[in-house]
Amino acid sequence: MARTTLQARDLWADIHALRQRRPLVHSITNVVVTNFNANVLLAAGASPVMTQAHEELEDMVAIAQALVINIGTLDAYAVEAMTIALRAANARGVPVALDPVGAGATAYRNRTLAALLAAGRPTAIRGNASEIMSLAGEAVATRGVDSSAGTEAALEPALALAANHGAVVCVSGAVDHVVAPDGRVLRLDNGHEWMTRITGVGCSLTALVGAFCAVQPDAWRATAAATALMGVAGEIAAEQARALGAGVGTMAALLVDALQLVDEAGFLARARIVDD
Ligand SMILES: Nc1ncnc2c1ncn2[C@@H]1O[C@H](COP(=O)(O)OP(=O)(O)OP(=O)(O)O)[C@@H](O)[C@H]1O
Ligand SMILES: Cc1ncsc1CCO
Ligand SMILES: [Mg+2]
Repeated sequence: MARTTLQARDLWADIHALRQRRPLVHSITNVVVTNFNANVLLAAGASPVMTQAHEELEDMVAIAQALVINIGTLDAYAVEAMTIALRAANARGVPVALDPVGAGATAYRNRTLAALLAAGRPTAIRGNASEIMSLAGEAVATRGVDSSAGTEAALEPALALAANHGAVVCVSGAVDHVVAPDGRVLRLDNGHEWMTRITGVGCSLTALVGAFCAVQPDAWRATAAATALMGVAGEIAAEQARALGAGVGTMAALLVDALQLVDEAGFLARARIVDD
């Protein structure tokens, strides 16, 4: 397994670049998380636009610096939109982040993911452990949209998935694993269990992966930066919510605050890259 050479200060440089460059991130995402994802992208420094109208997809991809495809709430129109946008992004060299929400839960999701991966190539795929294991062809039952497995169990399937599709794969969970097609692995030990009690934090992480791919050409490093930022912000938000005697509703707002306000010293003090 390749050793990591990434340091927290490299990831901070990418966070700084995102805030400076404000890339336009086009998302075709689910109806549950659309507003939250847009706020997360804005807070982190990106400029979000959400659309799936077939008539404007080619034009929107042409002006975007990244595309995010999230299969959380599917229907035939949305699937066609994802396919058109994925092909357009690949043709233009626009990076694509894919969120395989609920992979393994239903045959329709599995079919749709197989068709998307046949139609084009995502730059990065981010899912929870059971979604990534399912996408890699493991027999695993995803319970709705929540994971039924730990991230360590998904490491080998993630490496195979990354190699097969030439995409970076991020498996999120208690310890996040970011793997590259060439076998590089980065483990990030940030975050808080309460992040799983707010809908769309994983989807928002995928949106951030897209945003970071717009400013950092090494998709593995970009995905690591997104993952570290979300983990650090989640930790800050959980601590602040608990200090207020509040719960996960308040934490959702504090998470958006932390994505906006975390500074270099705060990030470097918290980011935990775990070496093999
Ligand atoms: N047990 C945990 N402890 C700490 N952080 C966690 C834990 N579980 C998840 N996280 C963090 O929560 C974020 C979302 O990851 P998760 O795996 O829950 O996504 P998901 O299941 O796809 O979520 P959703 O589908 O609701 O968007 C990541 O930043 C991850 O690091
Ligand atoms: C709850 C839920 N259902 C479909 S998508 C989604 C958002 C989290 O993945
Ligand atoms: Mg998810």
